[in-house]
Amino acid sequence: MASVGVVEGLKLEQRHGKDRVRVGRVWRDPDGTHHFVEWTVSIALFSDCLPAYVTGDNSNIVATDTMKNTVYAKAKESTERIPVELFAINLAKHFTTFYEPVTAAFVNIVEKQWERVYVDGQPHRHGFKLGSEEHTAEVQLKKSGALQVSSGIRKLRLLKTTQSGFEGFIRDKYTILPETRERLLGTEVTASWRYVFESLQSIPKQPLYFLNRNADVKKVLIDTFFGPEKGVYSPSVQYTLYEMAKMVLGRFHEVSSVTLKMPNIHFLPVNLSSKDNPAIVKFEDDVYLPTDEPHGAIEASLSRIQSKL
Ligand SMILES: O=c1[nH]c(=O)c2[nH]c(=O)[nH]c2[nH]1
Repeated sequence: MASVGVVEGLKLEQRHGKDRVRVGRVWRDPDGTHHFVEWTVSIALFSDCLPAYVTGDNSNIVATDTMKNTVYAKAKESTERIPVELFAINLAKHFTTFYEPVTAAFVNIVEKQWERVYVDGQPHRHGFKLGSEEHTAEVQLKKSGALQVSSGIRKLRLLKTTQSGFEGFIRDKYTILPETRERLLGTEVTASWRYVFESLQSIPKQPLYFLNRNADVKKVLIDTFFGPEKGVYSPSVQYTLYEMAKMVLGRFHEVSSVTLKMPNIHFLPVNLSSKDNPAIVKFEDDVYLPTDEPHGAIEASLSRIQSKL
């Protein structure tokens, strides 16, 4: 997305903002329980500030340093625990209402997974450990009030040691991959899902709505990947990805589309032999060489088709 203008007979597309503003926030409940979040906030503002590009007149520019300060000011003003999506919406609302030249704001936030620790089986009041996944929120708000909100997860590593195969694909003179109904399937899911809310008024009023809904979506994604206790057979990453996305749309009516990136992270069978010993290690679905690259790159988006009636 960019602001577009015509200057000196040329088309100029532009935006400006502040990337990767890092902030941590603690909230303290009266009973001594603390909550902690760590966010990396990126902001882009769209405004009619062409003179800054063309003549050096900065009078319509919101300084990116001010954007950074606003993140800390709004974090301070958020006196109650707030989901990352609502924080992003509050920032976008501030930029689009406070500054006359700003026509739209785009706010992207990545939240680290600081999870409460348990000591002797009890949740600790102020102790947290860092998990590997990250939660994402993306908000686009126009001055008119038109809103788009998406949430997501990234770095969600999933692996199953059976109930996966890959058969029936095109074979030609360059194909060496054997067909199989027994393989290990590993991936790192990047998911994002768009909510149907299109105005500030349509955002659910429950303060922790997004926290709870995100946990629900994540559970559906994970449960569908693995299947029930006995598992579920995956004929390809593509099939499993589609099942996961379909399940999210089927379960949550307030989600209008889902995008999933699921690289096929290869664990290569290990076979070792020498002239004297033809089977030092003979692969029997047991010993693997983990790899990161190259990996299969599989991604798709699934959305509801809007009825024109
Ligand atoms: O699930 C898979 N999908 C593919 O498209 C593919 N390609 C490949 O080499 N292995 C796999 N596995």
